[in-house]
Amino acid sequence: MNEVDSGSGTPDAVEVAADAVRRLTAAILESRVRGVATPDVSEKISVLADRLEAVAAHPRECVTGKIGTHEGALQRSPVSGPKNPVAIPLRFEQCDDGSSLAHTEFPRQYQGPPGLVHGGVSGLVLDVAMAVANSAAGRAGVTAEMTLRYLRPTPLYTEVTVRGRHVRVEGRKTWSQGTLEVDGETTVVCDGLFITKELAL
Ligand SMILES: CCCCC/C=C\C/C=C\C/C=C\C/C=C\CCCC(=O)SCCNC(=O)CCNC(=O)[C@H](O)C(C)(C)COP(=O)(O)OP(=O)(O)OC[C@H]1O[C@@H](n2cnc3c(N)ncnc32)[C@H](O)[C@@H]1OP(=O)(O)O
Repeated sequence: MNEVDSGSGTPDAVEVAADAVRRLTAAILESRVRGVATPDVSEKISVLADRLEAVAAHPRECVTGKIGTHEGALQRSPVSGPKNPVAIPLRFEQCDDGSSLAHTEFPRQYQGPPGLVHGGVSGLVLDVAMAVANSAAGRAGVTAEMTLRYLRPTPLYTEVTVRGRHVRVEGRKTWSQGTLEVDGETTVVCDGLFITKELAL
């Protein structure tokens, strides 16, 4: 089993900052924080945001700028990216049979119904799990369709196993499947259709 390269091992300053922002995001959502989120704390956070924003590229430049490599894409991905504060982040492994595997706990910021993972977030995660498996099979492409079946609720702050595997191919089409599991029971199944396409990274 090989770890998919989504990080540098030792976190760099950006990864440390991204992790701090993640913790801040989860904490801000906690109702007990309201008492300490005084104007002083809020002001300090805003000052930091202003400082970084002043030197950051304009958003339009970011989205048209090249990522460079698949590893770069994984490091900035909203699912697996240690450099992306929005990411959980998931660390995928590639199993000997070509499937992708990750273990995680979803924190508060991914909540849908009270105490449960938002269904759209499950879809996001499974899209990437399937993409990682497709990529390992030399079938990188874009998602054309996803069908999600929510069989059981997926709780927050509980170990979730994420799997992706490619099922069959036909020309440019790749059919794949992803699952979330909790305590050995499948909570979400996703069937995806991907179309092979060269991605301009
Ligand atoms: C974070 C970024 C990562 C980037 C990846 C980097 C690295 C990879 C490494 C590791 C992997 C790890 C992470 C990857 C992470 C995330 C993956 C992100 C996945 C996405 O988030 S991706 C965004 C959402 N996705 C789109 O933004 C697609 C928009 N769309 C299009 O770009 C076109 O629409 C396209 C290309 C789909 C087709 O266009 P086209 O012109 O190339 O081809 P055409 O239309 O001829 O279709 C050819 C044959 O597919 C059939 N077909 C087409 N669409 C169909 C559908 N919906 N249902 C059923 N069949 C369909 C036709 O019916 C025909 O079939 P037939 O040959 O039998 O006639």
